[in-house]
Amino acid sequence: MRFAVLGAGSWGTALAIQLAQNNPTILWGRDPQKMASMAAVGCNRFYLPQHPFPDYLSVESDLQRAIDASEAVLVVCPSHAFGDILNQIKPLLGNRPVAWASKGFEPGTGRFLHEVAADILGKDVPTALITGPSFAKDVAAGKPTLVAVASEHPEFAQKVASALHTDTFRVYLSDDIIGAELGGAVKNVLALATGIADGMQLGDNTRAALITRGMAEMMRLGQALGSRPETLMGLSGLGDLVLTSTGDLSRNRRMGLALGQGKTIEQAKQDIGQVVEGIGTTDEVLRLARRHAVDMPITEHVWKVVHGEMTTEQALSALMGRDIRPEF
Ligand SMILES: NC(=O)C1=CN([C@@H]2O[C@H](COP(=O)(O)OP(=O)(O)OC[C@H]3O[C@@H](n4cnc5c(N)ncnc54)[C@H](OP(=O)(O)O)[C@@H]3O)[C@@H](O)[C@H]2O)C=CC1
Ligand SMILES: O=C(CO)COP(=O)(O)O
Repeated sequence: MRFAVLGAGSWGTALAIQLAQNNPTILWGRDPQKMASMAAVGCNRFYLPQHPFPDYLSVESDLQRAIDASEAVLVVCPSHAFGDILNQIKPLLGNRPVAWASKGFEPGTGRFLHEVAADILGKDVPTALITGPSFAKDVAAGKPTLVAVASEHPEFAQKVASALHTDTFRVYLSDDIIGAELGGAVKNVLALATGIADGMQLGDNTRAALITRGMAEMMRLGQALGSRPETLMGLSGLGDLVLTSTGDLSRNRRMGLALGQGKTIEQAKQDIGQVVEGIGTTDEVLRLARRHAVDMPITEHVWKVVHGEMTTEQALSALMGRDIRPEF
């Protein structure tokens, strides 16, 4: 299946490089100058400079042309732009199916991206999402990676999986869309938490505690929202949580490290220079937790730090000062 990948940041580029190993692939980006420069030098020098484009990868800045030349669309923009992009492509799609690999929620509403997609595209368009522990740089470098494709449309899910599958990239299938999206979003908030702790040099015990109790928060919210526990224990949840809480390629972890070292969010954003989904996702996870009366103390304290209501030291002492209670 021939994909148009919409979003020429690090993840869109890495997925386009991956797809182009099996099929001709088009990488669309919104900035014509950047796309022309990528075409001229044969790599994405802005986001993944070390990884040359394979022969079957072409770049495009005209949305209509990118979609016309494809059989399916893969959206890989930051979650805050997801609704906008779907509105733009809706009249251009024809009967093409749509996948996405963005992680997060619609800002301001706490709606999952699959809810946004169903609302904008309608229920008849086959959709699927790609998630799991997958740093763009490692995928582009061909390091062995396993992801999950979640969909209610088994035929399309199988086609997405086959289009991506190579001897270094393996895809598992799932029909638990809520679990897959929830895991990929909540882990970004928890990567901020573990990053903050590591930035404060709190040590390995603290990091392990945050991952484990963070996982408990994710499972509680998942139960309230109707996801399956095994999805959250799988690649989409625990897998991605371990990756981003411990791997220094994670932008969310790096943001946390900076906050733990006393830098401001603005300073850290500038240093990182790429999307840090966890900052906005913290608002939406907390919104969902409150709506469903789910206790998420780590998330709540990350929110307080991000919004300047507590210092990192105050958040630590509030979390450590909670009453004795059963573990489960
Ligand atoms: N990087 C990774 O390893 C992974 C990322 N993801 C997820 O993928 C999504 C994209 O992240 P990633 O590629 O890493 O982000 P980057 O920061 O690397 O790139 C963001 C890209 O999105 C583009 N963009 C920003 N706003 C808009 C908009 N309004 N309309 C169209 N394009 C827009 C930017 O364009 P411009 O350059 O013109 O500003 C840029 O090409 C996120 O949800 C992230 O969580 C998931 C798994 C792995
Ligand atoms: O989602 C990711 C890897 O699976 C990327 O994580 P960051 O957005 O924290 O870099």
